[in-house]
Amino acid sequence: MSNLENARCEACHADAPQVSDEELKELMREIPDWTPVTKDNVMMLQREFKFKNFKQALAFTNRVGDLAEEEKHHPELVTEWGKVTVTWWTHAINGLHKNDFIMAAKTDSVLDA
Ligand SMILES: C[C@H](O)[C@H](O)[C@H]1CNC2=NC(N)=NC(=O)C2=N1
Repeated sequence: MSNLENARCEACHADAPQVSDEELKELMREIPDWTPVTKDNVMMLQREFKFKNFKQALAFTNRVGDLAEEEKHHPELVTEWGKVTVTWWTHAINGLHKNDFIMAAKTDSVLDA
């Protein structure tokens, strides 16, 4: 279990720090199944989760949605038959904050629950 999984998100403001290249390297070690992607110049964390059918994909989507509401940090969730693509970034800073890594680790933990 990663340390990130049990951490809590802090309220994010426009002047909150983006993770540095060094921090990014460290934090990625705790969430090895995630990929940093850049869309419209904004760095994000993305992972595809596979399921047997749409119902299971939708149930997972809802559990990640509940997590997001608990932590007040919200992902992009794309739900398809047998697949959910989860993308985390911090809107307030147009980039990656430690909160995104915390939420990625918590998303992974939904699979084990
Ligand atoms: C007030 C509220 O907590 C903020 O607007 C939150 C909501 N959820 C959020 N989610 C994400 N991913 N980034 C944000 O900057 C963000 N801001």
